[in-house]
Formats: sequence, structure tokens, C-alpha cells
Amino acid sequence: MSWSRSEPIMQIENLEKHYPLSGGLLSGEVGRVKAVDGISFDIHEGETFGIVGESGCGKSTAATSMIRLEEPTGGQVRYKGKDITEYDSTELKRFRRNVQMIFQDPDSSFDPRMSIGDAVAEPLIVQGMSDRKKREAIVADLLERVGLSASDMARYPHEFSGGQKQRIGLARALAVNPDVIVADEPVSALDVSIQSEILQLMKELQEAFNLTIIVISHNLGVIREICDRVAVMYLGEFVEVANSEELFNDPQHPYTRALLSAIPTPDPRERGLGVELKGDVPDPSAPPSGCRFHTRCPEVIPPENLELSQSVWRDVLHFRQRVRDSTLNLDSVAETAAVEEGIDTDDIDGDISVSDVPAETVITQLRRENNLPTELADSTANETLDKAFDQLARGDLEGAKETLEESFMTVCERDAPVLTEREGRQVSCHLHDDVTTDGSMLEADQPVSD
Ligand SMILES: Nc1ncnc2c1ncn2[C@@H]1O[C@H](COP(=O)(O)OP(=O)(O)OP(=O)(O)O)[C@@H](O)[C@H]1O
Repeated sequence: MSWSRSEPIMQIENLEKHYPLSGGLLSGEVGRVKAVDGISFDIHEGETFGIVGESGCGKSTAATSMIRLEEPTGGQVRYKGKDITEYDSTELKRFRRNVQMIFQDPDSSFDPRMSIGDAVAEPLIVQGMSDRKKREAIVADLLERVGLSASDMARYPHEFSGGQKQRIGLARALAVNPDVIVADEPVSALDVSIQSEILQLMKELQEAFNLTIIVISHNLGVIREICDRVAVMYLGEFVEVANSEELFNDPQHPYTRALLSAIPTPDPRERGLGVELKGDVPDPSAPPSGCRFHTRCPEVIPPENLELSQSVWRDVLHFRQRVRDSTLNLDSVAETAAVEEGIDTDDIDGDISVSDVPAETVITQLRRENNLPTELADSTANETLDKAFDQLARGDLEGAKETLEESFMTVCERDAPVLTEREGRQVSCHLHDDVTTDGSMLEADQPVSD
């Protein structure tokens, strides 16, 4: 099959990498870590495509499985039109030459006993270039192109700084004249002052060698500096894919907005969003239902019939979560309430429980502990909370769980949003579910604000 330059150089479709989760010798597979869970994108020749997300979102696994350093468990990757899982050994060898990977830690990429000249020449030998003089000429040229000198050939890795080693890493990747470079956190291990120099060098080399580059980074600043297009990844999935400029000027997904607001900026006016990402990325072997980001989303949508400010809604959800997973400890609530009432716990047989304390005091304590006001603006939400509090004050945790689940179910938790094309970008978020013909959101879908 012939490939034309107008077609994408790489096409990734529903790529999936699940790791088996074993429960010990005898129990076999007890689950699957969904590190990459169905991502799709195209990359055109000469483009720089970035994948950004917090640590643990699956970026590195996406990189290694898209170039078959690890075998994907699902999906398809086409390089110049051909499915790479169907390669024979000669094609795989050619692919390994055409697509080079560079890693975060330049130190671990070099054998300390091998001179820099030999390290950069190694891929040439692997590819069968036996003429030593020719290899040396190529290495000398490459070292100069990455800002070092031909005379550095005889020196050893320990004689170079981290930034210089990353330059040598680039020279080595370029030795076999690849089409694509996959760079996993290429500057994260370097001093901030050096990072820009390396990114600039990558841009220059891209131009000179007509490279296609895929950059993986948790750092949006790095992505902004170098990428044409960006995919934002969360728990194995893409939540937004857009041109770099659009993504930074007008982020559409709450996760993107939260990541962006975490970038330090010297201009206080640009810090406006004030969104803070709390907690860690959830366990990819048991991702949250619906939108995987809903458990941390600062813009999670309340049920249609309720009118709550975002901050109160978040507190209600947090309370519901504590009841759901029983991290709300009724005995400790009872203990604090008893102290408040001046009850002498020594007079009580066995451990204190909510039934030993007046319901009113237990409820006050529950509200305080969960940051919930005495009265919410929405009467339906109020009634539900009152009912749940009464149940808890009677020790009925299961009943309260049911009450809260019934009334406080959000679409974000119920339905998984789909990555949908909108005005040249892709977003997967229920805030964008109903867009009117002029592109504005319906009132019901507006993000709720305080
Ligand atoms: N070999 C493996 N077996 C089981 N789970 C794995 C394996 N490799 C990665 N994971 C899990 O897959 C998830 C994604 O990991 P990955 O390293 O791809 O994320 P990342 O976004 O690149 O993060 P980081 O920047 O910290 O490497 C993590 O939860 C990780 O623990």
C-alpha cells in the first residue's frame, strides 16, 4: 500500500494497553490496569503533537505502546498507512529505525564506559553500517548539529552536564535518520534554565531533518513551547484535543482548565481561574463511572432539578462520597457530639454511639464536619440532606446512603461523555452536551458558579 504525504504519517485508533492485575500465585488475574483505554489521533508529517496530563494518566504507556516497545492489548497503529502489528521482522526493524524514542533521564541512557562517539555511532552499527570512517563523519556532523563539537567524540558521559547529555541523546536518535521522534519528558530532569535551550534545539532539528515529533510531558509550559497540537490525557483517555494556541487561550475541558491554572505565571491577572486540582489520579484498575474526572472535577454538573452553587454542590458530593464509602465514622461523630453536650462517656456502657446523643447535636456535628450549611438555597436539596441527617442520627448509614444516591446523582457520574468534534477541536465533557446552533451552550449546560 503506498502512502502519500498528504495523509497522516501515524494514525492511532482506539489504542489500548491494559495490564493484568494478578491476585497472587493461585488467584490468577483479578482485574486490569487500564493504563491506556482507547485513544485515537492522527499525526501529520512535520507536526509536533503533545500528550499532557498528570503523573499516572497513562502518557508513557501510550508512547511505548504506539511504537510497539510494549504490545498494545487493543486498537490499531498505522505508520505510513500500514498496521504496525502486521509487520514482519524486516518491517519491524525498519520501523524501529524510522521511529526513535528519547527518554527523560539522559544519565540512564548511556553506558558510562562507552565514549560519546561510540554511543552515537551504536545505532549505525546496529543498522549494519560497517565503514568506520563513514560512521565517524556522521557522528562528528551530528555532534556539531546538536551544539557540541566533533572533538567531544572521545569523551565519556560523566564529563557532560544533563543538558549536554540530552543533546547527545538527540544526536544518537538522529544518527539513523528517523522520520519520527517520540520524546518522553525530554526536559523534566533538566534545570529550568536549560529546558528552553533543549526545546529550541528540538525545534531547529525538526526543521533541519523534517521530523515529526511526539512529546509526552506533565508540564504544560513545555508543551506550549514546542507543540502544534495537544491531547490532554486523564486516566487512560483523551479529554480534549486541540491546536496548541486554542487549547491555551480557550481551554474547554475542566481538567484542561485546572491543569492550566496550575502553571505558575509572573502575571497575577493570568492566574484568574483559581481552580485547584485536589487529590490524586484515581486507580486505573477501577476508574470512576461516567466521566472519569468527575470525582475531582471543579465544574461537576448538579442534577437538573437542583440549584446549587458549585462550591456547595462539591461539598454535598464529598459528603455523599464519605457516606458511600463509609469513611464517615458515626462513632467518632457521636463522641464529638457527646463532648459538646457535656455527656460523661464513662457513664455509658460500651462504646458511645449516635443513639446516646440528642439527634440535633449529632446533626450539627455532621454539618460542621462536612462543611454543609444549616440551610441550602435549594429546598429539594435541603429536604434530602435533612432526611439523610435524620437517618444518620439514628445510626442508619445504609438508609442515608440510599437517600443521597437517589437525589444527588450527576450526569457526570452516570454517563461516560464521548470525545466529540466541536469547531475543529475535540472535547469530552457533559458541559458541552447540548450546544445551540450558534455554538453557545444551553443555559442548563452552563458551568455552575458560586
Ligand atoms: N507494567 C505495568 N504493570 C501494571 N501497571 C502499570 C505498568 N506500567 C504502568 N502501569 C500503571 O499504568 C498507569 C499509567 O502509567 P504511565 O507511566 O503510563 O503514566 P504517566 O502518565 O506516564 O505517568 P508518569 O509520568 O508518572 O510515568 C499507572 O497507574 C501505572 O501504575
